[in-house]
Amino acid sequence: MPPDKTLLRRQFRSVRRDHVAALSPEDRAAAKIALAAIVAPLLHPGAIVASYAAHRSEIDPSHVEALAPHLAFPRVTGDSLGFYRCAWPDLVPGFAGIPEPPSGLPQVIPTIVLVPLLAATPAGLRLGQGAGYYDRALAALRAAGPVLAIGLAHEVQLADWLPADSWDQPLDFVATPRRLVNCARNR
Ligand SMILES: Nc1nc2c(c(=O)[nH]1)N(C=O)[C@@H](CNc1ccc(C(=O)N[C@@H](CCC(=O)O)C(=O)O)cc1)CN2
Ligand SMILES: Nc1ncnc2c1ncn2[C@@H]1O[C@H](COP(=O)(O)OP(=O)(O)OP(=O)(O)O)[C@@H](O)[C@H]1O
Repeated sequence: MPPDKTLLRRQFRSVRRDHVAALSPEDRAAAKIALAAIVAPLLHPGAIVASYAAHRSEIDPSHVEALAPHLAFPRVTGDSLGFYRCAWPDLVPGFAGIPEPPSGLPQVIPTIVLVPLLAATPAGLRLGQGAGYYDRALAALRAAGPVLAIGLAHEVQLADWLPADSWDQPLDFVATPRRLVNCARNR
């Protein structure tokens, strides 16, 4: 039987944690800068870019944010994820302790979503935290208009295979500090 998502989450959490723990502070800084250089060609002047506050050993998108003309962050409300125009100093601790926009800020519809993940395949299948927040958010955004979903990952989070569920929303690109994978080309 193929491994289920719960087992894979456990494995990729541990692989990601060990990978990051083995990086020197210089390697970590270089990875953030390299990631921004890889993502830069996908950012266009009018883009509203949804980023995230890196949780545990997720790759840090802060250097990508510096290139974004308009920035938004996710906020959990019940079962859904909304995106709000907000800057780092204004984020407050939210769901699972992750910094998020405070209530009362303008909700925006991002045209580019930087997506945190545990693992992703070159075809854009993604394994997340398992609560379905990004799957539901991307489904709603795609129903409303064009949006580019870019999964951000350490190289060790690229998986050859992941189980697919009917509700999984594919990533358009997966970016690591070393490569940009155009997922549509691998489907
Ligand atoms: N940085 C970041 N922000 C994000 C997400 C994310 O994955 N990463 N989300 C994506 O949905 C939303 C928050 N959803 C989350 C859902 C579950 C857990 C969670 O259960 N975390 C536990 C691990 C539990 C376990 O070990 O099974 C933890 O980190 O302790 C965290 C965030 C919105 N913001
Ligand atoms: N569009 C949707 N509508 C309703 N429920 C959904 C939708 N997308 C996902 N879900 C629900 O979310 C739950 C978690 O899905 P899954 O295990 O694929 O999460 P994940 O993609 O790893 O996590 P996440 O998206 O939070 O990072 C599933 O039980 C599924 O029923």
